[in-house]
Amino acid sequence: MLAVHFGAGNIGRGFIGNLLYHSGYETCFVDVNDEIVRLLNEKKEYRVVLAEPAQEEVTIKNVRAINNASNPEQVMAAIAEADLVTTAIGPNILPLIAGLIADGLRKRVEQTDKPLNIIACENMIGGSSLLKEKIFEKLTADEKAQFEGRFGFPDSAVDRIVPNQVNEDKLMVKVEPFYEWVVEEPKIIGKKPPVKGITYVQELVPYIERKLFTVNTGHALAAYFGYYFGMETINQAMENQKIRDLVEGSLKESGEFLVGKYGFNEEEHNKYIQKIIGRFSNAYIVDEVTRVGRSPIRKLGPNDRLVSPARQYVEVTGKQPEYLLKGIAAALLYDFQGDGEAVQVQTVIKEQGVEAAIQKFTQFEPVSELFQGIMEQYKQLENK
Ligand SMILES: NC(=O)c1ccc[n+]([C@@H]2O[C@H](COP(=O)([O-])OP(=O)(O)OC[C@H]3O[C@@H](n4cnc5c(N)ncnc54)[C@H](O)[C@@H]3O)[C@@H](O)[C@H]2O)c1
Ligand SMILES: O=P(O)(O)OC[C@@H](O)[C@@H](O)[C@H](O)[C@H](O)CO
Repeated sequence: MLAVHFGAGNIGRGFIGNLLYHSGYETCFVDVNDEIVRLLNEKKEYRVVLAEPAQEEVTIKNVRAINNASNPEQVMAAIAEADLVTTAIGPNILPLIAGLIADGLRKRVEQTDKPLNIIACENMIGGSSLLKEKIFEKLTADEKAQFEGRFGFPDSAVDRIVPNQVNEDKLMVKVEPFYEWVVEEPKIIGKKPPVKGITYVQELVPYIERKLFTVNTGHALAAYFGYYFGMETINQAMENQKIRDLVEGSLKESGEFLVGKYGFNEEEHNKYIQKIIGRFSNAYIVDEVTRVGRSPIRKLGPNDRLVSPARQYVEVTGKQPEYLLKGIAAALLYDFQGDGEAVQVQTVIKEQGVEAAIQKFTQFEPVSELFQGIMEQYKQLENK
């Protein structure tokens, strides 16, 4: 079985590639990082080390790689033969690879009528659906009709903390022991991909909202407040009681709406929160606040981990959130110069004012109580 995986980065090598290997797939990574592509082709294997006291290590074999910037034809040929296509490249990059995947699928229909599933493993609601939309924008009406029944785009939720890697061995990846990969079954076309470790579910939205609005909401508060208080890593941030309280406060709020909206068992959900807080505090992982806080414009978006739970908290409970708004305010203050989106947010604030930035990035209107609440929290943090 052949899997073509876009993005040979932290989650690609550390999580998806790992499960694919243990399920009997040959994995062909596709990436624009020439060094990683060259090393994967040279070594044909890499190590994954668990961030835990025993530091258990596994070797992932049966891998190769293609640079899609220099060899798009080879990527198309691989897609034409693949049994599964997956991505972990970042939500903002999905539209950029849609044309190449469309070309690969065109080549495939010339060769075979075998169905294929394409699963985006990104931190967002509806990642595979977005990829499908972007691919279908490139197709003719006839191609759309032909592709519709043959290629599946099930949405998915992936969870495993994989920090930026600073190992001498450039291919090695250190990962936390925990992992979860949930895929929506009804949108699979043909047989379910036999990946050991995927949990197939009938309805994905509760799972992705629970993951994104717990793991990633709490993570974002740890990152933005960690940065605000001058800390370098998530672990350091979690050792600070003030930040821990802020993270826990935000997760109580998002938990209240998640339990109310989906009927999750409250006790189970509290255990889920505590487990996640334990994962953030893993002393065997060095995870910089600037990785977890990366791309603040994406994270301040209306459907992402800060704004969506704040809005849904009001809808479900009728109350105003406090900690989620503090998180949004801290994200607006995130001014790390090494992050293009942080620089853009700061430019809008400087040139047009914070009100304009809130409206532009969160899409809350100035008349809303949530908008006013963010303003209040922002002023408090600004005048620390
Ligand atoms: N790291 C984690 O803890 C984690 C966990 C769950 C989900 N995710 C999600 O997985 C995705 C990837 O995150 P990551 O942490 O692995 O990032 P990463 O930066 O380590 O990896 C992304 C890879 O994509 C490659 N890439 C960028 N543009 C490309 C293009 N146009 N064509 C081909 N390859 C391209 C990069 O070279 C890089 O190797 C994101 O959506 C992230 O939210 C990450
Ligand atoms: O990948 P992002 O930028 O959406 O979010 C940063 C982290 O919160 C994220 O990568 C987590 O480590 C991951 O989602 C854990 O499953």
